[in-house]
Amino acid sequence: MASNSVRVAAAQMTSINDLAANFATCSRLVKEAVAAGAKLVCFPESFSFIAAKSGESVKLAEPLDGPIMQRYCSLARESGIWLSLGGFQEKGSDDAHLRNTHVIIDDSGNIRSSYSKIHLFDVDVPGGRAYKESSFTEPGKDIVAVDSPVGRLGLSVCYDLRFPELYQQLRFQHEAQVLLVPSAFTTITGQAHWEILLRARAIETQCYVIAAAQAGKHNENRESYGDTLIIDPWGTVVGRLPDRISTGIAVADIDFSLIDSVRAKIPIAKGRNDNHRCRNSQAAL
Ligand SMILES: O=C(O)CNC(=O)[C@H](CS)NC(=O)CCC(=O)C(=O)O
Repeated sequence: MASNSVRVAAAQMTSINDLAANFATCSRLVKEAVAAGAKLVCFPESFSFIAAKSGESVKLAEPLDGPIMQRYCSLARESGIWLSLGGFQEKGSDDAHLRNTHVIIDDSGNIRSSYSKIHLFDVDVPGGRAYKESSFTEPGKDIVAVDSPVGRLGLSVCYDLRFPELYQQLRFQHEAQVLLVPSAFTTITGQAHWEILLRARAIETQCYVIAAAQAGKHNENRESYGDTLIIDPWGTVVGRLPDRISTGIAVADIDFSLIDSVRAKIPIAKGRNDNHRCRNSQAAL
């Protein structure tokens, strides 16, 4: 490992409607990540629970200082590793709604930051079923980035991936170096779009992208496209867990000098400013 780099892990799992079983899986994967030398391990959307029946998630939603998140804070502290927990069912402002919240916990077990999913999955999947996440979920309003030992993290969740302006803001306004995209993509849309969208976000922001994925069959009606990816700022896939591996971790090194050199050689931050000048000078003519 180069001196200017630090190791991260991304977990793939098949969460079910059993909090204890999912916590046991997460604990096991955290141990693997620690053994591999990772400073941060990223878990997918709905790591702690995936409902089998409608209404189950809202009923079990808790505030971030509730017992479910407390257990994960203890896990981080006892293991001495940072956690990215993508897509926790956080209690909303009324009993009918939750927030789909991505939580960052440091290696002392403190919640450092949280981001609630802005773009909700109200989609009629071609050849699949229809989803209406907004029927039980309140959208977030704030864009969130936070410093960590593996660089400045830009937070997002799953369907946010299809809205590139969020990632542009994370890079150019919030100075993110590593974009996190915890997900539970559908099999149909995942096969068609997942890797392409993730690599595009990495290339156009010159950030690392870490996308932990749910994989396989959660229950009778629900299946996810597992293909956990870690992508470098040049767009190269540097870590992967293919769909057929239901549970495990992918590991890669975040190389800060690569971020700097890609950004220096292809200066798109400067290009954006030049563009503005160009438009302004035309307007002045
Ligand atoms: O409801 C839960 O338990 C957790 N939430 C999800 O799984 C969400 C909303 S239903 N799924 C997505 O955003 C899939 C996006 C996707 O597949 C795409 O953009 O193509």
